[in-house]
Amino acid sequence: MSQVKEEFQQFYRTIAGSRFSDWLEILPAQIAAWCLQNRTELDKWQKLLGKLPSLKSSGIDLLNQVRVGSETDVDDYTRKQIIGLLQQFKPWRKGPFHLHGIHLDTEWRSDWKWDRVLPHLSPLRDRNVLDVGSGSGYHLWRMRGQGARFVVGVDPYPLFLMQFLILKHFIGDADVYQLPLGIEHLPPLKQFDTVFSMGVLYHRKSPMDFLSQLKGLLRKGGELVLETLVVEGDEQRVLLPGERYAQMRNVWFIPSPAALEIWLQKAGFSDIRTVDISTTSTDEQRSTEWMTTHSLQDFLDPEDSTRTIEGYPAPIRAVVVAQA
Ligand SMILES: Nc1ncnc2c1ncn2[C@@H]1O[C@H](C[S@+](CC[C@H]([NH3+])C(=O)[O-])CC(=O)[O-])[C@@H](O)[C@H]1O
Repeated sequence: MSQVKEEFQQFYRTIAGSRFSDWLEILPAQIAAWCLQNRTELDKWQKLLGKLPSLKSSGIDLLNQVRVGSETDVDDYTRKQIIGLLQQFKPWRKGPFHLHGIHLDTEWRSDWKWDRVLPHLSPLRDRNVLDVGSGSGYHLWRMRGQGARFVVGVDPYPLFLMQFLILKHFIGDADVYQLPLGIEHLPPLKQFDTVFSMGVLYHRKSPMDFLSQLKGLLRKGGELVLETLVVEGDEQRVLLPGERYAQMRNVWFIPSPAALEIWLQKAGFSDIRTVDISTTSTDEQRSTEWMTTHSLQDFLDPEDSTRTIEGYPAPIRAVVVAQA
């Protein structure tokens, strides 16, 4: 069986007999359909994944960064071989990762986002945690680094699953998973202790449905950690941009923090706290050798960095914590 399918089988075995076992009623059929739909790409990637060397690492740090081993674990030839394989999985957007002395410098400093979020979380130790829209899975490893017991990410984009599996190959941690699903494919499990969703709300056409779906995944009293684009203004202000926002298609609603809090209230959350508001800088999101196309700097008005090139307010992001 292919490595990707084996990973899914392992997930099914892990949740069978656990509080997540109801998920098995629909998940295997969804995953099978996804594998069929992406068969050609999967076959290609599978071959590349199979070429990753199995290495002994001199240590893993998921607490302060995502780092596996060090430069001295591998010879030059093997390092070049790994770099060559990693390059075939570009663009690398969310990271950074340090793999046996290779600095995989991604478009985003996702570690900076984590540093903004972490001080406001209920301790993750021994929690069952879900990250909706997990991208390459960077934050999944940081959640595990905080002692979460069981960590699941969902992201519908196939390349990001491959990037996650590359990291999993090197880290070798069995209790961290990523599934190729969108939020819309998840049943209301009502079991997770903490649900994260960072950078996804504005991609959803119906933000209220999205918030209700997130709530349906949490156990009673569980914690939602929502990070999203916001605009300045009072509770009546919500921006619905035209075709593009900072060159991104598929951007729907960007609320003010006050409006977002009201949405969360209406979706049935309590103890709602906006714990951080930060302007995204061109140091946090930029082109690198691992993501060589345009990045934030190219999406801002060259004359006025407080505006996007479409004339909207430049990206500001808020972190909101709430209880189900
Ligand atoms: N329906 C959906 N369901 C789940 N995920 C989705 C869906 N649609 C898109 N995505 C995924 O949501 C992620 C949004 S990026 C944030 C990554 C990380 N969380 C971060 O905070 O750095 C933010 C951005 O690039 O705008 C992507 O990985 C999509 O594939």
